Amino acid sequence: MCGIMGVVATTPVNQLLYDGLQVLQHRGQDAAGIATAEGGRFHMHKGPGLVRDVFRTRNMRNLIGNWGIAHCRYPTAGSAYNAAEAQPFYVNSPFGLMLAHNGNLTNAEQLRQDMFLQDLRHMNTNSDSEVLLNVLAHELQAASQNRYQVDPETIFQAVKGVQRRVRGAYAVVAMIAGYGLLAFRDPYGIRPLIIGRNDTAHGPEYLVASESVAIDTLGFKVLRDVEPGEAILIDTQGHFVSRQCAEKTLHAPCMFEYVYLARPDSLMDGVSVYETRVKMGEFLADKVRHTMPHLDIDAVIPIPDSSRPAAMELARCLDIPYREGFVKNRYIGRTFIMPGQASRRKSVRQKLNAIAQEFRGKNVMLVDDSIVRGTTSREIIMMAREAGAKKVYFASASPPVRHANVYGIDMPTRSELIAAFRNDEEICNEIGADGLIYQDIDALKAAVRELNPALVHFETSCFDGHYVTGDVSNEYLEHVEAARAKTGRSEDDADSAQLDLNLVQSD
Ligand SMILES: O=P(O)(O)OC[C@H]1O[C@H](OP(=O)(O)OP(=O)(O)O)[C@H](O)[C@@H]1O
Ligand SMILES: NC(=O)CC[C@H](N)C(=O)O
Ligand SMILES: [Mg+2]
Repeated sequence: MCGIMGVVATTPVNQLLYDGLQVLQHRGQDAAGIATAEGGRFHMHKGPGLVRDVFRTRNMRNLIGNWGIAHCRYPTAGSAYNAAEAQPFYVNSPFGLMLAHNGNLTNAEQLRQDMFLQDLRHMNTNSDSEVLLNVLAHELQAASQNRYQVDPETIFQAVKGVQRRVRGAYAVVAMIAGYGLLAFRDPYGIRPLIIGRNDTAHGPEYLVASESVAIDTLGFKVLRDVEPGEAILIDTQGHFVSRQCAEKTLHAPCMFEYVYLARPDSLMDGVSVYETRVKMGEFLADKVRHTMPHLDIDAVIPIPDSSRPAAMELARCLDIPYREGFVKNRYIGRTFIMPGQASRRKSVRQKLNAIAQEFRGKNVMLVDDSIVRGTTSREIIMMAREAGAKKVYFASASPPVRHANVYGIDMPTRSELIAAFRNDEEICNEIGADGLIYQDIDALKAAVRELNPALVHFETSCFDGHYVTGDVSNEYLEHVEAARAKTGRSEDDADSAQLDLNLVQSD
């Protein structure tokens, strides 16, 4: 996943985009970029690192104009530390286009070939987002039939072309020079995208972002989610138009957004992410009650940050004290979205430290939102024991993660996933717990659906192996695994790149 944002305002947007990126930082810690426009010129600055490290005052000064887009990256395609893959991406023709993408295309390789052989387009990175931009450029070129002025009809036509050709997950913000902001979402609405509006004395301003938290904090009002398959256009004068561009849609938002990716204070598909996590806690408590009735637990302890709402509710429903047993170092980022297993493992220890008094002589139930590679759970259980816990039970607010994710979460190889080839008992042994309990998939779906019954389908492939877009075969998954092994984006490479980056940053 990544964080994306686009804005058309009545005053300069550089600070607004920077502040918004800070709020979306949890969606991507690898690279960041901002592009703005004024008087037919684009201005851009992007690079590897956290938002606060990428932008200096001198960069901000150059980002002039009242409209722009921004991106923070958590890579899924291409390589982790290639600065060239930071977004937004730019092509000069037709009109001049900038694009930022959240998601992952499942037919990027085919498209890359088509682009080269049929459309004679060169791509300079391994990023699927660059492919997506070039498809958009090609379709816009075709729809505009060499007219030098672009209008909404032509743009919608181009997005329809993109929807026809591109497979996978994509939430997109793009700038079209001479027109304004374009935003669209894939026909399944896998990755989130929401619109906000701010009425000023000089007219309305619009903001499109991955999560509503950006809209709230920047003083806009949430208007609505961008519909799956829908494209919206806001010209530089603030005129808003929208159109359904997909032939067929099936709303199936990514379940992992509710479980872990999104901030709890965000609203997605009309549902509070926080409330879904509380519900997950309630349903997990039901399962604990039924499957482990004789458990003797002194305290329920969350693994900060994401599991807190679920752990709190689980404790309340089981009538067991909820205690904070780990303190989080607020200066360490999210470990799951860090590339490289060694840096993730080290970061867990740097990030979380046990409060010994909360563990000494006690039976504890640790709660996390998910167990993916098992890095966090393994380390945390060891820490609880080192702190003197008698028994350590582990509960996961989501089911075992057994399958690769191909829609924008970096879980492409099954060999990395602790649950891929193990049953619950083996996983329990592997993480060193005295007991392990997982949420059921139906309970997880119910946790979100109870809050919005209109949400019938979900993208839950990492839990159940069902890929909503219908084009993900076993051959494709094996191909992705093999490509990952071959491109050398190995865990070790990512680790050393992380070190290099840190050295550069601390210079
Ligand atoms: O099994 P693993 O591979 O370790 O992945 C799962 C863990 O990673 C995430 O935490 P993270 O530290 O990324 O973020 P958080 O502070 O938002 O919980 C998630 O909340 C789990 O704790
Ligand atoms: N996680 C994402 O959404 C990443 C977007 C894009 N696939 C990239 O690798 O940069
Ligand atoms: Mg966590």
